[in-house]
Amino acid sequence: MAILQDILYKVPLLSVNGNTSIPVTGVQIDSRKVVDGNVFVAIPGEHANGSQFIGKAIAAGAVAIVCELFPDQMEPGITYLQVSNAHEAVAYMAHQFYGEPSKKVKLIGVTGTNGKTTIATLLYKLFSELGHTCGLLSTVQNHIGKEVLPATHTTPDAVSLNALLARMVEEGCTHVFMECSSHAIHQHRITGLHFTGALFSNITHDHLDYHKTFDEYIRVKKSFFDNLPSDAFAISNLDEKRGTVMLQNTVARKYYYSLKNVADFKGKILENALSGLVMIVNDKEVHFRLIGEFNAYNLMAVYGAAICAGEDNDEVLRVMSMLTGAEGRFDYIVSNDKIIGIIDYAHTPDALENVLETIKKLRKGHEQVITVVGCGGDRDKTKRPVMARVSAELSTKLILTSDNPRTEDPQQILRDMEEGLDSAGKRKSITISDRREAIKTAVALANKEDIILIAGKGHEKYQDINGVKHDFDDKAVLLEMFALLNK
Ligand SMILES: CC(=O)N[C@H]1[C@@H](OP(=O)(O)OP(=O)(O)OC[C@H]2O[C@@H](n3ccc(=O)[nH]c3=O)[C@H](O)[C@@H]2O)O[C@H](CO)[C@@H](O)[C@@H]1O[C@H](C)C(=O)N[C@@H](C)C(=O)N[C@H](CCC(=O)O)C(=O)O
Ligand SMILES: Nc1ncnc2c1ncn2[C@@H]1O[C@H](COP(=O)(O)OP(=O)(O)OP(=O)(O)O)[C@@H](O)[C@H]1O
Ligand SMILES: N[C@H](CCC[C@H](N)C(=O)O)C(=O)O
Ligand SMILES: [Mg+2]
Repeated sequence: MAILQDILYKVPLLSVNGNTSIPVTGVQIDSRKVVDGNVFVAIPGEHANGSQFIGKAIAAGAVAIVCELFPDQMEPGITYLQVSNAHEAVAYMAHQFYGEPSKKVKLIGVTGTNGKTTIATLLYKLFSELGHTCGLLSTVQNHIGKEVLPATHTTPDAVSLNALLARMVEEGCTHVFMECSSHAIHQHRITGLHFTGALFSNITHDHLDYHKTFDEYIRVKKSFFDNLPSDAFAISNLDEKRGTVMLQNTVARKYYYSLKNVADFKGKILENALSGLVMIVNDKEVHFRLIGEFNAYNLMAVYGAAICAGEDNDEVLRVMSMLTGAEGRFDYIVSNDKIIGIIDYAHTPDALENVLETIKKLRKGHEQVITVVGCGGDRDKTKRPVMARVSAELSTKLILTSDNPRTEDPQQILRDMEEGLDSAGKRKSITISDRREAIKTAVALANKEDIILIAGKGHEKYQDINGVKHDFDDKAVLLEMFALLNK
């Protein structure tokens, strides 16, 4: 329970119609969730405008309405507030309603095209091992201390996000690690939160369906750093083309990590094998269980954040050396016939290139690399041909298959991918839209010590076809196919 005008603190109001001294029992952006005494914020969305549901919200018990345009007819006894940006308004209101939870923990946000889940999860595991009670908000799942909750988004909407942060505070969390997706930054899901630290991994091709241009995508990611407070730290990747631009206008303390240049957090790879990475980190030799150069970058980001958050250098490296990555990220299994199967969430051209380059370095001789990959429907179409081209270039054999077609025709997605193949690429590839059959075929084509990469869905336990989530787990299917080999 809170008083409406108290949670409006920070919200620029264009006009007010009604009483703002009333008690409110909650903030909602979805009319279907409204209960007695709530304030309903009408958000202009991609498919609908929340304003269409004001009547429904009032019928369900809303006592106040926040909107960008007043409706033609206003109900007596209801308070109407006009704002210029409803996304921003709900973020500030939710943060106040839940008692400014971000100010009661050390909140560290991670942004970038690839690596967010890996970095945030490693931070959660590291700080938990170091003895802190921690929260995690990630694509794979959310954690409140040891409790695990399912995640629906990489970064939840502002109301769910602040409610989760408040629960973390209640449960005694002192540190919270969260992924900040570009959608979330753009839609103000994280507006108003007080960040102790912010990390940047990299920016490459993705989400151009939403952001339209790469420059706009960069601008959105950069705005996360631009809005940090001066008492926060901001850590970026010096080896990444946009690494310094990201921090150009931030007032936070700036730090960089690098594997190639002189930097605050300097790493060097000595060995990169299936057994893990051996690295020099700020003059100390450390063995890590994660694989690949891209993970060396993720580890440096984690190390930098731990040091900036005040943890002890030697303890941090000791614990980090024992950590495993996030579920479905370079997760490998070996069959009895010594075929290596790798499940990975690579769903961008850059991620595929990194994973396949890593695999190339792990090959001892002329083992085949058989890649199974698809692209999601209702998402950036321009990455499809590029993902197919990169996969063909770096694999011996390529099987194009379905990912989550969502509302699109799977055959059309596959045709979009095939567009990216030149004649050499076409010769080494086949298209099998049924993902299970595709994995079965990859196993049938593999010989001893060959490597199979199943990319794009990582931890996901479903396949979204026409809005219906069918059970599907890449790792389970691969294990099943491996088991059949022994019969
Ligand atoms: C493109 C996008 O980000 N869409 C998000 C957006 O939906 P939308 O704009 O389509 O909303 P809408 O359906 O038009 O509805 C507008 C408003 O009316 C409300 N409404 C709607 C129906 C009703 O009966 N009553 C009602 O009040 C809705 O709650 C909403 O507030 O707002 C919704 C509520 O917060 C989100 O659930 C939804 O995420 C959709 C499901 C989604 O797929 N988002 C993806 C693209 C996304 O956000 N991904 C990033 C990760 C990307 C990455 O890291 O790779 C993420 O952070 O998860
Ligand atoms: N630092 C990195 N640079 C490039 N590729 C990476 C990096 N870290 C991980 N990857 C690749 O990207 C995939 C996704 O990694 P991860 O889930 O950590 O990223 P994410 O940013 O959380 O993705 P999403 O935007 O879907 O939430 C991994 O499976 C791996 O293939
Ligand atoms: N968070 C990413 C995940 C994509 C994973 C892939 N399996 C797909 O469905 O496209 C996105 O929303 O673009
Ligand atoms: Mg993620």
